[in-house]
Amino acid sequence: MLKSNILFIINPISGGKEKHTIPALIDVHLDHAKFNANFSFTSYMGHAAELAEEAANKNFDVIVAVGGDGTINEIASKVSSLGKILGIIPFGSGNGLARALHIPMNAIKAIQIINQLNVQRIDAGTLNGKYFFNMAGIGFDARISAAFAGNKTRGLKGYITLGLKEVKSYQPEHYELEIDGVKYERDAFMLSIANSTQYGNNVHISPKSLLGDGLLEVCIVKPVSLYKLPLLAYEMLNSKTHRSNLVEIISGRRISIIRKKENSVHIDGEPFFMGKNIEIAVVPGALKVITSMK
Ligand SMILES: Nc1ncnc2c1ncn2[C@@H]1O[C@H](COP(=O)(O)OP(=O)(O)OP(=O)(O)O)[C@@H](O)[C@H]1O
Repeated sequence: MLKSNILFIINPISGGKEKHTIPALIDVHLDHAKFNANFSFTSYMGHAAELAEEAANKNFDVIVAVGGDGTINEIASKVSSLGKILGIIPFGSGNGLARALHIPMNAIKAIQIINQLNVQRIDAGTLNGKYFFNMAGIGFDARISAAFAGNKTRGLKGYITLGLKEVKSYQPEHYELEIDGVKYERDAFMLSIANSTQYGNNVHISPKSLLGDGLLEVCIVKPVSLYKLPLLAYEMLNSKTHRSNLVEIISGRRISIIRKKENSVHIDGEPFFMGKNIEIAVVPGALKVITSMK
């Protein structure tokens, strides 16, 4: 059998977890009859994309993100356009896409999934031309992602501490939306554009989303008073938001959003500053990714 060349791109800061021993762990558990392995560590934001592009243009067939959704986004954006295969060893703070793909959070089990080389195609989305694979958002979640980027505490604890601090001062905004030709006007706490069901950490904003259905879900979280936030949190943690009075969910392929002022957006949890007009589209089957056999 011809071996596949596989590159593991390791983000040393993601999830706030130490990763020096990861190459040795992978060496022990990887199926060396199937793969020739190489390893790279990222040194700065954007480095994973550079390393992935270089590897895809050489003779690497599989490129594995060892990190969270931000690392996956950088690598998957290159891998999908260059027709290669993405693998994931989850080491992020939220690990939204890995959880949606049922990839185990345990590194050894995730390596065993890579050994099976079961490849599935999933959709991507684009937001003003940038790819996302898990979730993009505008409003409160974009505010959190911008604050989290400069935060020292990563992991779930980092998100919760920040969320509680920021929610007290956050004001809902007014949005004009067009989803597959139908116009809507809404005041919202946030607009989350879902390819998968969850942000990460099993916080499910869009329980009915499917990664390969050719659709995105626009999740409009209504302006919520502070005393209703525990209910919203309960509904998200128990996959009930599709039946909630606090969230409206509309599926679509092409989505335009106009907001009152330029501000942050997030793309797979990474913040970007953008203008008032946001154009979103689904790219069906854009990414080949290794998943667990299901
Ligand atoms: N050596 C480095 N030093 C600082 N930042 C880095 C380095 N390598 C990569 N990065 C950046 O780290 C950021 C966070 O990575 P990632 O999103 O994978 O982890 P996370 O935010 O902890 O997890 P999640 O997205 O699952 O919540 C990304 O924006 C990435 O570009």
